[in-house]
Amino acid sequence: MAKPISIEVWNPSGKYRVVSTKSMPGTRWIRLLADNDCRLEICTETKTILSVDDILALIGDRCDVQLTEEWGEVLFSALKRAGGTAFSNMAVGYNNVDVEAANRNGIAVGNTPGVLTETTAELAASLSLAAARRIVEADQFMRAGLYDGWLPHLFVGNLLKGQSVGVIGAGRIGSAYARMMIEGFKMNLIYYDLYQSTRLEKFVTAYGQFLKANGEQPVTWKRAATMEDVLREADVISLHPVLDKTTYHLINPERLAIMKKEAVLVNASRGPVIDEVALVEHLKANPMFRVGLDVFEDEPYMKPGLADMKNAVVVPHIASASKWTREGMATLAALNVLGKIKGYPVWGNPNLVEPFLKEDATPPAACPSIVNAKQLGRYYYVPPAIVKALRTGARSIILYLSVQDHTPLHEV
Ligand SMILES: NC(=O)C1=CN([C@@H]2O[C@H](COP(=O)(O)OP(=O)(O)OC[C@H]3O[C@@H](n4cnc5c(N)ncnc54)[C@H](O)[C@@H]3O)[C@@H](O)[C@H]2O)C=CC1
Ligand SMILES: O=C(O)C(=O)CO
Repeated sequence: MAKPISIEVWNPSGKYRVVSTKSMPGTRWIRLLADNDCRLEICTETKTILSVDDILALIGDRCDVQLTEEWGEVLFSALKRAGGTAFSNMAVGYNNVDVEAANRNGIAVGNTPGVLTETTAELAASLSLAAARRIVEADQFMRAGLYDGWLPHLFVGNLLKGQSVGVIGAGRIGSAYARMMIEGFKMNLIYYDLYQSTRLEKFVTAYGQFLKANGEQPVTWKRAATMEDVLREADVISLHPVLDKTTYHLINPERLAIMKKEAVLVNASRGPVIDEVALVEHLKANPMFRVGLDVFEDEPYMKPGLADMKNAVVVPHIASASKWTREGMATLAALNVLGKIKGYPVWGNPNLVEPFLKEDATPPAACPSIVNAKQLGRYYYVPPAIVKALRTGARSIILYLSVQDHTPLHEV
């Protein structure tokens, strides 16, 4: 039997036992669970990453639902044995979750899209600027008392205006990042994604027309046929794909070799998207090549040598770390599991989650985002106004919801 884990308990007499492996920001998520007959147990262990045994001890022999951490067959089957039916990641990415194992055990898997997009894109933009303009190096130089007057060559970096920004993975975050770099710095876009991002293309076209009408050089966009085209052409490249078999070590020695010698590479997706050993070698050989990294291949560790590289800006996976986003993530994770306990349907559009976030309002009776809803045969929540419109034959509303926002077709 695993050793006991220290916990803090809310609403001890609650009917449903909900376990959170981490303390999450804000208090609304706690209130929402406690006010809905849940006994909430929050792990208060000081270690950052819990082991499988720690989590098994937390689940115990009766647990209705679980929030966050690395999950596979051992944990999902233990949760099922304890009577659990739902798990929610406090994250939009769920590469840490074996969804097949969850399906086998009939456990709903929640995630928290819709609140991270801008916050994560802003951090990617910050890393782009910090790397391009050598801000961390210059800050360290200043604090070390080395500054003794303005010099023409001191920390010369890259101008972004008019250069090209490359985005690999132009989904929610990649597109938001692209817009920031295009609108903010008037960069031209080249992107690679498995799917066309017409919304992003339309945005760049319209912004280009606006600039032209104002006598400025218009910005342009290009959808690249291959990832290599982006790597060869772009001055700043930001990686925003999901992590899966197709994107593991997407940046490898061969691909690093075709990038410009003075390019800036940013990664705020997942560490293993870059072969980090190869990256360290590339940084050593190309001092003008710079990177901004929020995520690492062996998180929380860095590959040997990376910490010594002056041409690398490194931060500890803080891309989603704004108060609004983190509190929103906690709320959505809690509502995913609460919705499953209550037998609610799944929200029709996981990208439009504002109704769940209104501080003083009762949230909709739905799970905000369950990634394996279809596999588990869950049905979708469709707002009453849309149901009414569908009944009167308005097919275009189905198309709007399913195509525009890449959500599954709604079952009404
Ligand atoms: N550093 C951090 O704190 C955060 C990291 N993330 C990471 O960012 C990822 C992306 O998040 P979203 O933009 O919300 O997801 P998304 O699903 O909207 O976008 C991902 C995009 O990657 C594309 N893609 C998939 N495979 C590809 C491939 N082989 N080549 C090129 N493109 C490919 C998809 O078509 C999609 O457009 C998450 O899965 C997560 O891992 C997300 C939030 C915060
Ligand atoms: O949401 C995610 O995927 C994260 O990485 C959280 O920061």
